[in-house]
Amino acid sequence: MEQELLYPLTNKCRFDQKLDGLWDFEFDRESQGLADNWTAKLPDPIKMPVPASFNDFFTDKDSREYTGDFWYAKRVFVPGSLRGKLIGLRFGAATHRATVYVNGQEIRSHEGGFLPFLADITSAVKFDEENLVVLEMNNELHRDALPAGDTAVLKNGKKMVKPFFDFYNYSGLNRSVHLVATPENHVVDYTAVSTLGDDLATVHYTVTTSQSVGSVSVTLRDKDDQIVATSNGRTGDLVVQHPQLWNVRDAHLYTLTIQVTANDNLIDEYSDEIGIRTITIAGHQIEVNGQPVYLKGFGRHEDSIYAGRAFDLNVEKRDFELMKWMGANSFRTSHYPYDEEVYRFADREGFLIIDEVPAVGFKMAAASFLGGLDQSFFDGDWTEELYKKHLDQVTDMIHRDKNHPSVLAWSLFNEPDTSSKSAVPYFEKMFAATKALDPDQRPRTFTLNEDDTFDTSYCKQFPDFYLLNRYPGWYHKWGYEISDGEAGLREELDKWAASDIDKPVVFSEYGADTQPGLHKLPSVMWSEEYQIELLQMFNRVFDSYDFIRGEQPWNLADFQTVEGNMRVNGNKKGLFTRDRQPKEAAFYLRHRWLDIDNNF
Ligand SMILES: CCCN1C[C@@H](O)[C@H](O)[C@@H](C(=O)O)C1
Repeated sequence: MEQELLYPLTNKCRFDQKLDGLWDFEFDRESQGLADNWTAKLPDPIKMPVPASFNDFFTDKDSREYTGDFWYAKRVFVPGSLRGKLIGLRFGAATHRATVYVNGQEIRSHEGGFLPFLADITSAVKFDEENLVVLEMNNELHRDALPAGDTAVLKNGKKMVKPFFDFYNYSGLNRSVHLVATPENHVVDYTAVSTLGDDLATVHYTVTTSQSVGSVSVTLRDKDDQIVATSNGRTGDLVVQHPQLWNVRDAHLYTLTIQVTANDNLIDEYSDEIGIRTITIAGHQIEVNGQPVYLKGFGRHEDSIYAGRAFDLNVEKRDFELMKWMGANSFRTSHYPYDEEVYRFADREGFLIIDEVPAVGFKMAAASFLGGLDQSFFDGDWTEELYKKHLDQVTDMIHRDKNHPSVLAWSLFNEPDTSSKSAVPYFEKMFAATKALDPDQRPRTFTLNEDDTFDTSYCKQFPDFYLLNRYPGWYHKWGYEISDGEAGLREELDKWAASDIDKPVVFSEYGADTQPGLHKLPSVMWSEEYQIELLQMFNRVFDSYDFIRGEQPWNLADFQTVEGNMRVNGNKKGLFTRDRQPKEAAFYLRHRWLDIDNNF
């Protein structure tokens, strides 16, 4: 669990320099790098872009599919002007695990390929010199790690991942690395939680500093840089008269500035943009500022051509333009926390985010989908170690993202095996352990898979609202049989309707693989016509039940997966192609969504 996850910035007190660009890179096929002193020098490196997944740059399959240890290295100049400050390297994501060395000194390790971590290198750094930064990394999958999978050893001795999930195991330094410097006495963390009054709002804040000395003052400024509230102390209330509330697709942000002073000297300053809003679940309604919202959006992936799972500002900009064009207002960070810039986009654009940890593949049936076993996942002897990592990553996700107004809810699992009673103790522990992590107490949920229905799931008691992944028309009752698929879906939803459950239901996955340009009259599966017919079927169903409060088809765009006889160079369920051009269904769904008010 990380102590420091604040987003880096440069100001009078702080220094932040992105280390994007070409790093030295080398596969360590024999896992001998440490023994052979690679912490001092990579023997025969190539150049590798950062941020980027290494996989798709290569032209040979052994390199693209490489599984095991690999190393990065870069010489980093640290200016003498930073003397007296804490010097750190902040990694946006190192997938899936890394150990950091500076000038040959081991600094720290980190497990979890989708969340940031800070390496304090103060003790190892040389000022006004180049410093050798080296990372030893590994991208193997294991059942006791997130995301879940296996790593096989082929007869030729090469390793190969067997994901229990349907996205490619893109690996590397997928997000930016920052050289950062902060004062020894600095802001470590803050929280800001809003409550609304009659034409006023109260932002209750807390500030954590690395040292107890020094005074803290907090200022809130509006978009015109006018001070609207101030307060002193490491905890307090900022009372805002006539607040401009953050709303869905009508975002208003304020700048919160924290200053630490001692003897009238400014010691540290940290600023961030926050939104004043509340999130509540009221019966079967999801409410923002007490107003019902209807979620229109997507399951997504951080995925694009060339750099794999790397965060790419250009792709993110295009994706938001596409989602706004569609009339969308939300998305799920399927199936892992995304780069921090994504949440800042959503804060500015007024999108709601269901923030998901990579607790994906916790289901042997998913493995059997890719050749695994058929036992219940939570009966495995790996669950104790898995739980520790799972809780660690939920904790860091909430710690990192808790101050974003765009974050609506936390998804603690994607499609876990809840149709076995052995899941219940694990869920009881996880939901109890995470209840108090979010100062804003946002709803917590997880997605229910096809096999985890109203009748078969033993874990319906846990989520604050339900996310249903349902695939009639594709994985079963497909093609001309889709009418039976609709009937089966309605039968299940009739049971939800007849039950005493009064919580919102959001459809978080449904869709059809579609080859762009494939047309057939009448339709066949994989044709653009069929993708529309399938969406029309689901929309008929959604419009029949008032407790369905959101629709997020799978997926915004086509994305890369492992090879398989069910994948045509990746997953093609996108409403847009992988290079972000619309399929026919995008125009159909846009027409529907532009007619549905965000507060419907
Ligand atoms: C059947 C598993 C549910 N869902 C998970 C998602 O990650 C996959 O990409 C999607 C699909 O198979 O298209 C299905």
